[in-house]
Amino acid sequence: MSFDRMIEKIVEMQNPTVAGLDPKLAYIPPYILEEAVAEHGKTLEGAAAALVTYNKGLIDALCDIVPAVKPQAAYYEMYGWQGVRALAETIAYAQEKGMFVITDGKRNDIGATMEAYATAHLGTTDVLGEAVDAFGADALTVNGYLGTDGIKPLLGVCGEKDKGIFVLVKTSNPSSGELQDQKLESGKTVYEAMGAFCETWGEAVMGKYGYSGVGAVVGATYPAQLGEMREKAPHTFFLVPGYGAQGGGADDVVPAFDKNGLGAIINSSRGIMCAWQKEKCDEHDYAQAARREAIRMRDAFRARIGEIRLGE
Ligand SMILES: O=C(O)c1cc(=O)[nH]c(=O)n1[C@@H]1O[C@H](COP(=O)(O)O)[C@@H](O)[C@H]1O
Repeated sequence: MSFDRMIEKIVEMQNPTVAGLDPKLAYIPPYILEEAVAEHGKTLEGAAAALVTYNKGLIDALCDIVPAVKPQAAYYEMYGWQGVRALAETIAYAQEKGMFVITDGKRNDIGATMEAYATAHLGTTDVLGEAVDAFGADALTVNGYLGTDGIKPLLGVCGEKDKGIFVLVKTSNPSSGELQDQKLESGKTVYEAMGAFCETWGEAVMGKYGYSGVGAVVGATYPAQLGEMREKAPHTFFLVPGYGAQGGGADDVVPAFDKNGLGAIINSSRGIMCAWQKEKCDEHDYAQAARREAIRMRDAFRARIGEIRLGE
């Protein structure tokens, strides 16, 4: 009913991080691209094949030290249905390797349509009486700005199928404050109000470690707001993007954690995926370069938050 499975993995690995899988062809080693083009040509099929090979290499290199991956749907949709199939294959492969999978779709819509999104990404699709998992991720990022009836269908699926959602609260991008920092009549900021909704929505899917299945996205680029929301939304687990490529550092994310070192999972996408380019290492070593960066990231948090323990 919550993020309990993800929390247990974080504690087991003593690593509160998630590797973003946002693959662009420019990040993929040439030898993988050449193989894919030799087989499929310069087609969407070829691009999708390269994505899958690249992702599987990363997952193999990370699965024993990083608890979760976060594929961002846009990087797959860009390659049409072939890319979307690559997303489904990536999710299945990561889960096979024991990783918790957060699909980053930032979905939102009215209730009935949100129900379809919930079914697609987290639930089970009914095909004329046959129950089939479509994407079957463990969690989904969503936008809560359509209000409670846009979130309710997700809560049902989260409860029934032990899944979670991360609601956009204070995003990492430079202009997030244009709307999210505005003050409402209540005196709260918009992001604060959204955080309060997360606490309320989460009551229906509370887990055993003090966190519900309704998490919040709060950017590493806003450390003060991370600390503020950690206090104001004590049952809401944070997905924290913006570390690394967007400028967030290890010190910036410390306020996101609770006294047990729980409460947040920090994402790095380009920082991990493109480590081989930054290191200028042999292209065949790309996955080990990602592992090295993931270890650096893990150790930076370990040095700051100490042992991560199960709360409550
Ligand atoms: O929901 C997200 O994951 C997200 C929210 C946000 O506020 N900022 C943000 O960067 N993200 C995603 O987190 C990832 C960040 O990627 P890197 O900047 O390469 O680490 C991308 O997949 C973004 O779409």
